Amino acid sequence: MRRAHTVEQVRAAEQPLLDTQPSGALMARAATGLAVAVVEELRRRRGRTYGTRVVVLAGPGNNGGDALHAAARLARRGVAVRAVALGEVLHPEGLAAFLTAGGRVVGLDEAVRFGPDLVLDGIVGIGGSPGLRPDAEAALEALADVPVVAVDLPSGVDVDLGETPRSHVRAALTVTFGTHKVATLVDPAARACGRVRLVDIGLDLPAPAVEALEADDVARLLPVPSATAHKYTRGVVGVRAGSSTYPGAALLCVAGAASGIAGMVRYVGPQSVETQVRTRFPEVVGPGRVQAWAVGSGSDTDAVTMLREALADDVPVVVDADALAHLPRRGSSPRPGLVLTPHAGELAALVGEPRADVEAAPLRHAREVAQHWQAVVLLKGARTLVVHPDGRVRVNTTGTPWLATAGAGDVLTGLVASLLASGLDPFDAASVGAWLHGEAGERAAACGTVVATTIAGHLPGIIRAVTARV
Ligand SMILES: NC(=O)C1=CN([C@@H]2O[C@H](COP(=O)(O)OP(=O)(O)OC[C@H]3O[C@@H](n4cnc5c(N)ncnc54)[C@H](O)[C@@H]3O)[C@@H](O)[C@H]2O)[C@@H](O)CC1
Ligand SMILES: [K+]
Repeated sequence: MRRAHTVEQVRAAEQPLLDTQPSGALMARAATGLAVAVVEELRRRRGRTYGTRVVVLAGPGNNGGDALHAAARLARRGVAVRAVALGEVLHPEGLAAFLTAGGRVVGLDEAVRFGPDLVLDGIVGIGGSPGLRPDAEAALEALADVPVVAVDLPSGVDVDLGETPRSHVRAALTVTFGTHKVATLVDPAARACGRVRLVDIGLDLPAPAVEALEADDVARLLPVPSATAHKYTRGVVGVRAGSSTYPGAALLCVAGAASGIAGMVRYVGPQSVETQVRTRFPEVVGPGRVQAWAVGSGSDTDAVTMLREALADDVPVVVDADALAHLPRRGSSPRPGLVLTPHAGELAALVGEPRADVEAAPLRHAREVAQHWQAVVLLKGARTLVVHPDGRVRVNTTGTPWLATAGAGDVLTGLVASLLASGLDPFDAASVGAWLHGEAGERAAACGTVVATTIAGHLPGIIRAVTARV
């Protein structure tokens, strides 16, 4: 599991170490890890360390201190280092170490003429407020062609919300200390991080604000049939999706539901669509009891009836696409077991705001919807979010831009419903479903361009590979 903590949590975890360890010990760990990462980055880009050039953009706080200490270590390995001071003062011990190692503080013009191979962004870290000051903006603009390694975080992002409301650094690599921050996992800030590398500095941390499942977590959570299993104990998943206008959505939703997780799939929908479903999936049966419903993908005007009928059963329901518009009104008595699977546009319609506002602040908006409907919200995107009304958040880091293809969401809806039917709770079902779907998308993309059918086609192999890990 990758875990991200808030600024307050990081500061609380740092305090006992700062109180008990020799002064500067924690920063030394951070700076050492940062220097190692920069050496690797220089080798990756230039094939060597000796004779390369690094410019530090140094802010006034400890983030600048980390960068200056790391630059001192780099100087001792033959890297030529310069620093541009952004702020009235620089971290005193960091500056002293930097100067002793042969570093020089220079003006911006000289830093540009120096021709750096890399820029170290030590402007601000967890102490920073969103946005950059004009001197930092000017420095970044002047060095715009040089790849940036962000120290702890790309300066200027909103650390705890993962938003980028104002100017900020765009890094090729972010070296973050102690734990991930919300901004290193959650979009749009995560997009500003480039690759992210975590340096352990020995923090003892509480439950995270945001977590990201990894393969071993999914392997632990995925239900596998017991020796005495039969089709009903494995769970029956029902699909009420598609319409005569969009029969393909039903096929794709059923394809996600029929990936082999649940013991049986039922389809309920228009006769003409049902015939197509049964022809394509002979194992699918008709109406009857289910342990979870997938509702709404491509349902068009049938969505309202499909949702009403699904909600009448006392089982978890995944509400997608056209059905989202027919959710019981905000504030009415919450119904347990709901998983909502909107994309940004559909979530924007739920909260009555422009899509761009949701895309700029996805975590905030997903939390709002989870709260209002007391439902697990799976907000689809490059970094899909899964938000529980109790405040827990997971972000999905599998997937590829090739997943942005028509029908991919229909497959996901069926898959999440099958995980619910097999016994996972809504939070786990949504986050495991997103992970598997992303992995299947990556595997599909490795074989060629991706359409929704090929994503569904790769699910059984991914599920097999994951379950083989335990
Ligand atoms: N406390 C410690 O010993 C450790 C701290 N660490 C580093 O310390 C950082 C946090 O250091 P600080 O608490 O000193 O805070 P920062 O260095 O992140 O920034 C605080 C300083 O920046 C100014 N500032 C705030 N927003 C700004 C903006 N938008 N533009 C320009 N200046 C701005 C503030 O006035 C303040 O002087 C972490 O991100 C990490 O890099 C690590 O070295 C681990 C150990
Ligand atoms: K930074």
